[in-house]
Amino acid sequence: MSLLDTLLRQGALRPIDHALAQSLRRLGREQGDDDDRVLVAAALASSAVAQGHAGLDLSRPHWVCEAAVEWPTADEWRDALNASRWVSQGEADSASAQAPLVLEQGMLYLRRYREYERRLAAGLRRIAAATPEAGDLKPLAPLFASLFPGARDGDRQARAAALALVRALLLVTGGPGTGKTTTITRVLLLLIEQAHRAGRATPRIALAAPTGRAAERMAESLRAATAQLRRIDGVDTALCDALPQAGSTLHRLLGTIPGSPRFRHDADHPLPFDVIVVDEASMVDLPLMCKLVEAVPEGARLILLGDRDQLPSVEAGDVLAAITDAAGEGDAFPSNLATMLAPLLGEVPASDAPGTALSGHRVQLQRGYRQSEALQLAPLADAMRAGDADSALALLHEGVRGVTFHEDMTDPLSGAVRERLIAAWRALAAMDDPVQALRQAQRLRLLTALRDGAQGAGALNQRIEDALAGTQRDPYFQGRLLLITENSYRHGLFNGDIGVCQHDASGVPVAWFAGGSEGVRGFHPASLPAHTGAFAMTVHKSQGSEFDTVWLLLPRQDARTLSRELLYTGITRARAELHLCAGEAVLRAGLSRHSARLSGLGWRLAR
Ligand SMILES: Nc1ncnc2c1ncn2[C@@H]1O[C@H](COP(=O)(O)OP(=O)(O)OP(=O)(O)O)[C@@H](O)[C@H]1O
Repeated sequence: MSLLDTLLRQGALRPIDHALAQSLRRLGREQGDDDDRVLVAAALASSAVAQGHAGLDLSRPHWVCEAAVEWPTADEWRDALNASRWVSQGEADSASAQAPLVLEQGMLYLRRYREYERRLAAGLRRIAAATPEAGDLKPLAPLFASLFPGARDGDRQARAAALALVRALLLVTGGPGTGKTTTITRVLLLLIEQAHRAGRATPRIALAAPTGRAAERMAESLRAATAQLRRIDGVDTALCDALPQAGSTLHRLLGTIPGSPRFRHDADHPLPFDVIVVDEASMVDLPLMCKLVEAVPEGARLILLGDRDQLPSVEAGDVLAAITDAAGEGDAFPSNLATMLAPLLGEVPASDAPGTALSGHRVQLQRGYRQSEALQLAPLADAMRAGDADSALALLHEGVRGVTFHEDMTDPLSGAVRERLIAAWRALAAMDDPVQALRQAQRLRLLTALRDGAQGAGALNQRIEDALAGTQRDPYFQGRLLLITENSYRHGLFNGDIGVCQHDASGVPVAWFAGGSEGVRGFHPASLPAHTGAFAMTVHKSQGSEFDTVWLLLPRQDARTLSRELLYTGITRARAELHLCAGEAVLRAGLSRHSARLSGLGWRLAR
């Protein structure tokens, strides 16, 4: 039996991956171009994309498919692929437009994804190479010093801000609460002042994030940071008035075209902005980042904010990780840059070691500022991010303020904890004000590593809803939390948005979501885009959100989706209280695994 048929029989391929291979087999049979190895590689390249990789690494097929089969060696695979007309070699910048597959640097890509990668790398290089008109920085020094009093003492926020004045592409990375939004608010103020001093108009600024919730959180943080700025001596309040107050989703910014994967804004119709700031960049996948970068007009700035240690995007990606790797740690500036920024920063470490096109375009913020009396998460988050299971377990056993380790607890919905959780959710049913109910909804969330199975978000949600409203319940009972699972521009509702159901005076159910001029928007449940319950949700879906109390449940047994990035993302959703339900063995297994994604973006940017 052929390897392709064996994989199909073992259930290791999705029907769509198999269908791709079958159509290549059918089309190539007459010319003898139907080598089983080529067909299998094509199916795996398609499957790889569905798993978040940009393509198939010929030396690591097991990353994409765990079937117990003997894989061809990378050399055997390469020879077979080289002989097939379905495969073009990617050395030329734009590989032969006919072949559906591209082999490049040991990776086999579906053509479309290889093109996204190539175009994204080219777009980032284009923006990075542009030199914005910075003018003389000395006149900005007094305002800069008011905004960043620690600028001459190595403050990284100040370094990021200074870089933003002279760079068109800037990456500001850092964990939760390291001041990314605070810093960018100040950067925007400086850019406005810089433009005014040079006699230019106030720059047109766009704020965007991959999900509606993340865009809202970004705008909220920006408004809070603006309020702080107004209290700083030496800051002109007219400048603060010019700061943007609202954010949008990336899809809305780029302008979706119904029924098309394209956007209204692209390289030919660039975005009408001078500064584009994107938060939660780790959630942006390869196709979307490519389209965003191409829509950035000549001479505009692109500022990406994110935490590279969080889970990568669900779709093909790990784009932020590849870009930050190519940009390096950013601890030292090239010496010409260090000299240029000296009026603002004083002396900064300089190094002229050879770098990449993105060297000197990144600052990693390190100090956490979000003070919580109740929760001291940083050491645990650091250990998990580094995959250091011994330290993480030692901290959990010793006790960390605000963190409770429920060792070996596999079902928080049974026993003593059950009533505590249910009571908090029951409170939602007693609320008539949707604003208050949505606020209450942010207080507590049960997060899971898995979606399916007894410990998955789906089954737990069912049990919570049974407990709250009975098994014969009204599907939209008072106080039910809803999670939107697809983007709908018609509704202005996006994947990850959370709503709450309430019944109006005549008993008609209304699903309320944050947003709109009134602060909330009501929809009839029957008109909603795809949705599910939201008392329990996966860590993946919780990205970009935070809750006062998080219960994080790991599965009884190790699972492939468990990784240090998932654990780090899950625990850092907690603002005041974290409960971790896990066994030691599963925790260790999870922390030993990276949710790394295979991509060629790193080498494309490093060239
Ligand atoms: N240099 C600073 N000095 C004092 N407080 C700061 C400083 N920078 C940020 N903060 C405070 O830390 C908190 C978190 O800041 P901010 O929201 O900017 O962080 P962030 O990195 O954007 O967080 P998130 O993970 O939510 O994206 C805010 O309350 C802010 O006022």
